[in-house]
Amino acid sequence: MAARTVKLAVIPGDGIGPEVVAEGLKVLSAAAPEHDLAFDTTSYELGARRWHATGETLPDSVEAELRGHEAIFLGAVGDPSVPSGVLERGLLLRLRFAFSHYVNLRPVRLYPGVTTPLADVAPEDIDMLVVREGTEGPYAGMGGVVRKGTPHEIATQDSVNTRFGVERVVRYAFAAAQRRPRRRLTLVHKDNVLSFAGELWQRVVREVGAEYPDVSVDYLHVDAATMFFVSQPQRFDVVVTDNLFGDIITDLGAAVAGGIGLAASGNINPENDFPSMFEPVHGSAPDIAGQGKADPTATILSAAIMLDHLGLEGAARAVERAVAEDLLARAKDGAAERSTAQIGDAIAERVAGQG
Ligand SMILES: NC(=O)c1ccc[n+]([C@@H]2O[C@H](COP(=O)([O-])OP(=O)(O)OC[C@H]3O[C@@H](n4cnc5c(N)ncnc54)[C@H](O)[C@@H]3O)[C@@H](O)[C@H]2O)c1
Ligand SMILES: CC(C)[C@H](C(=O)O)[C@@H](O)C(=O)O
Ligand SMILES: [Mg+2]
Repeated sequence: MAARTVKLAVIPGDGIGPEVVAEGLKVLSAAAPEHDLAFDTTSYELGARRWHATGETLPDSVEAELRGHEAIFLGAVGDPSVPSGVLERGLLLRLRFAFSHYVNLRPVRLYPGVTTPLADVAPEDIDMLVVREGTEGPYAGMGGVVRKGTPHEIATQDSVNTRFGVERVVRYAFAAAQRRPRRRLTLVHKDNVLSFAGELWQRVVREVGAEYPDVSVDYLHVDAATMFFVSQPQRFDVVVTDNLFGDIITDLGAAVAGGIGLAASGNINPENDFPSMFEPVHGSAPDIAGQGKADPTATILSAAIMLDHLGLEGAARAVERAVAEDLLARAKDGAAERSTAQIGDAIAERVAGQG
C-alpha cells in the first residue's frame, strides 16, 4: 500500500478537456510509485453533454461530493453548442466561488528550449508568478439589463472589490514574493479610471506592504503592463491583480512564454477549507477538439502545481523536470509533430525513470 493516497476528483469537461486530462492522469500515475503515492480518482461527467441531457451544470449533490475530495483536476469547460457563459459561470466559476478559490495562481515561465515570439530573451528573463484574484471583480455576476431590446437598453456589469477579498489575495502575493529571490511585487490595475476599486487595491497593497519591508513594490496600469509583458518581461516577479485583468494578462503571458499549450494554473483555497482545483489556463479549444492535436503540457504542469499544493514537493519537482526535459527534447527534434497522447507518453516515461 502506498504511504499516501490522494482522493482526487476529475472533471474532464468539454472539447480537448478529456484529451489533456487523460495525459495529466497518465503522468500522475507514472510519478506515483517512485513517490510512494496513489491516486483514488472519481471522474465526474459535467459539461456540455450533461447539460444537453439533463439541463444541469452542477447539481448540488455533485458539489457536495466534490467537497469531500482533496483536490479537483479539471480539463476545460465550454462548448459552441451551449450558450456562452452557461457552463463557464454555472460550473467553473461556481466551483471557484463555492470553494473560495481566491488565489488563481498562474506561473509564467519560459522553459529552456521553448520558442518565444519575443526577441532577445533568455529563459531567466521570463519567470513570473501571476496571483490573480479568483472570486470577485467583474466576475461576481452583479449588474443587469434594463429596457431590454429597446434603443435605450442598459447593461451593467459591476466589479465587486471587498476589503476582505482584496486583502487576502494581496497578503498571499506578498508572502509568495518574499519566498522568491527577487522579492518584487507589481500591482496591476487601472486606478486612473477605475478609481474606487483601484484606490482600494492601492491602499491595501500599501498597508500590507508595510509588513513586508523586504519586498519591493511597483504599480503598473494594466494597459502599460501588457506592453511591458512583451517589451520587458524581466520587470516582473510576482504580479497581483484583479480577476479580469488577471484573466487577460495570463493569456498574454502564455503567448510570450511559448504558447497557451504550456500555461498551467491552480485555483487555490490556501486555508484548505475546500478542495483546490487545478486546470490549464486554456479553454476547450473546439477548433482542435477530437483530433489529438492539443498539447497536454499545460495540464501536466497544472498537476505539478497540484502536487505542490498537496505538500508532495518531490513528485511535483519530478513532473516539472520531466516536462523541462521533454521541452528541451522537442527543441532538439526540430519540433516534430506529436499527438496529445505521444507527448503524454514521453513525459510519463521520463517521470517514471526519475527518482
Ligand atoms: N478554464 C476553462 O475551462 C476555460 C478557459 C478558457 C476558455 N474556456 C472556454 O473554452 C471555449 C473556447 O474558448 P477560446 O477559443 O476563447 O479559448 P481556448 O483557450 O479554448 O482556445 C484559444 C486558441 O488556443 C488553442 N489552444 C488552446 N489550448 C490548446 C492546447 N492545449 N494545445 C494547442 N492549442 C491550444 C485553440 O486551439 C485556439 O486556437 C469557450 O467556451 C470558453 O468559454 C474555458
Ligand atoms: C472560461 C472563463 C470563465 C475563464 C475565466 O475567465 O476565468 C477562463 O478564461 C480562464 O482563464 O480560466
Ligand atoms: Mg482565460
